[in-house]
Amino acid sequence: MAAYEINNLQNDFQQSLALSGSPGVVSTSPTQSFMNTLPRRLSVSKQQKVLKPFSTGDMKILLLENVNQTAIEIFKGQGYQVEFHKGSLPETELIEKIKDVHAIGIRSKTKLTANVLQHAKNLVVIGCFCIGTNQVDLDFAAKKGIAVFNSPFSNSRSVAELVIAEIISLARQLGDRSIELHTGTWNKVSARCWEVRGKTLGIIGYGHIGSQLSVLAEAMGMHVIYYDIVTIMPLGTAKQVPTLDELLRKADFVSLHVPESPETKDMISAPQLAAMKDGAYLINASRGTVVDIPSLVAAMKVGKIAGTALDVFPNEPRKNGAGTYNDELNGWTSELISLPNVILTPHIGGSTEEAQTAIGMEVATSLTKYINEGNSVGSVNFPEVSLKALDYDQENTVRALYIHQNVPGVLKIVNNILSDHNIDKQFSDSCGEIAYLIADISSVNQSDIKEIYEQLNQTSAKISIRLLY
Ligand SMILES: NC(=O)C1=CN([C@@H]2O[C@H](COP(=O)(O)OP(=O)(O)OC[C@H]3O[C@@H](n4cnc5c(N)ncnc54)[C@H](O)[C@@H]3O)[C@@H](O)[C@H]2O)C=CC1
Ligand SMILES: O=C(O)C(=O)COP(=O)(O)O
Repeated sequence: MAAYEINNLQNDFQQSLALSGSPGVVSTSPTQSFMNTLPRRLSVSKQQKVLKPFSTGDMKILLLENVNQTAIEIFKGQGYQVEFHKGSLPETELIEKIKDVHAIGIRSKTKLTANVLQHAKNLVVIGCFCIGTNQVDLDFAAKKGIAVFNSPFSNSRSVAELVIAEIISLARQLGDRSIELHTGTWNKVSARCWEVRGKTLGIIGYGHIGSQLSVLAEAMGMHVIYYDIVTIMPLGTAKQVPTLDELLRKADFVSLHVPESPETKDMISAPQLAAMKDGAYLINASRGTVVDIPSLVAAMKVGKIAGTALDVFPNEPRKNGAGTYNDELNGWTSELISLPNVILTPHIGGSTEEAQTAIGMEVATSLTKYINEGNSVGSVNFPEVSLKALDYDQENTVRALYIHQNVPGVLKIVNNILSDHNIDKQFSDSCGEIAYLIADISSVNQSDIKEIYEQLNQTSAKISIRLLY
C-alpha cells in the first residue's frame, strides 16, 4: 500500500476518533484529567528509509534556552511543529505552553517541577539538552508516563577544559591583571603567583567530567587526588582518597564535579573551607547549590582561600542581558564581586560549539526515536525498552506502547487483549514503580485498532498508551 493511501486512511480514522483538540488526540482518561497522544501512522520514505509519523504536523515541540540549531533541524525534518525560545520562561507562561505540547526541550535552567508537569496534558517526552537532570522531577514525570532523556557526556570535555583554564588563571591572578589593564593600571607582580606544575588538584566527583579533568591536569604536571562516593578506577597516576576531609587537607586546588542532590547541597561550607590548606583555590562548575557562597566569601576575606572560580550559582538569570546578575538574584553578589581573584562565568562550562552541536543531535535523535518508535534506550527515568523499527511496508501491523504501573498480573491482562492477533515481538521492562511494554502485533484490521486501544485504556494499571500503525 502506498504511503499516501495509508495516510488517507489514517486521516479518516483520526477524525472519527477525535473527541476534542487536534485530530488524533483523544482523552484516554478524562477523570484523571490528562490526555494521551493517540495512534499515529508512521509513513516511510522508501528512498531515505526515514520513519516519519503520519500527521507530523500535529506533533508540537517547545524548545527553550537556545537549544542548538541541529535539534531544530532534526525536528523540522520530521515535520514536527517547533516553537523556539532563546531563554527560559517564567513559570506561569511555562504552565500555559506546556498544556499543549507533546515534547519539550530544555537546558539546565528550566524547572519542570510536579507543579508544572501536572498541567501537561499531552506531554510524551522531555529532552534535557545538557548533562544535569536535577531541574526535572523525574519520578513525577515517570508516574505520568513521560520519558526524560539527556546527553550524558557530550559537554564533559568542554567543562574539563574550562576548569584547566581556571586553574592556571587563578594561580596567576589572570582575571585581576586583565581587569587592571582594561582600566589603565599596569601592575606587574609575581607575589603569590604560581606555576601549577607539581601542585595537587583535588577532584570531588570522579565521573565523566572529573576523570577528563584528571587526565588533562596530569598532562600539566599536577598531582591528582579524588574523592567519590563510589570506588572508581584511577586514570594515570591519580589516587582516590577515602574521605572528603583528606582531599580538602591535601589539595592546593579543589574542583567540584558532583550532581545536585540532597547529599551535595552545601557540600562545601564553613567547616570544609576551614579544612582546606591555607591559600588554596576552589572551583565550582557543578551546581550552584553545592557551595555555600557566604561561607566562601568569609573564607576569602581572611585569606584562607586565595581565589575562586564559579560557573554556577544558586539562582541564575532566566536569560542573557545586562543587569541580570545582581543582589536581587543572590544577596551576596556585590560582596563576591568586590573580592580579588574571583573568576565568575555565566554557566558556560558546556557552552562550546562542539558540545552544543553534539548535544543537539544526540537529544533530538533520542526524542525522535521515542516519539516515532517508542524506543526508550538512554532514558534517565524509564525502563529502557526497544524493538527494531516496525516494518511499515507490512500491512495490518501495529506497535503498542503501553506504560503501566509495575504491579502483578498486568502482562496477563494485556496479552489477553492482544491475543486475538499475532504478537510478532514483545519487550517489557520495569524500573521501580513504572513498567513499559512494546509489542508489535500483526493481523490487525483498521476496525480492530480502536478496540485494542479502548481495551488497553480500561486496564487499571495503565499510565499511558500509544499505538503506532
Ligand atoms: N557548568 C556546566 O556547564 C556543567 C555542569 N555540569 C554539572 O556537573 C555534574 C557532573 O557531571 P558528570 O561528571 O558528567 O557526572 P557523572 O555522573 O559522570 O559524575 C558525577 C560523579 O559524582 C559522584 N558523586 C555523586 N554524589 C557524590 C557525593 N555526595 N560525594 C562525592 N561524589 C559524589 C558520582 O559517584 C559520580 O562519579 C553534572 O551533574 C552537572 O550538574 C555538567 C555539565 C556542564
Ligand atoms: O550539562 C549540564 O548539566 C550543564 O550544566 C550545562 O547546562 P546548560 O546547557 O549550559 O544550561
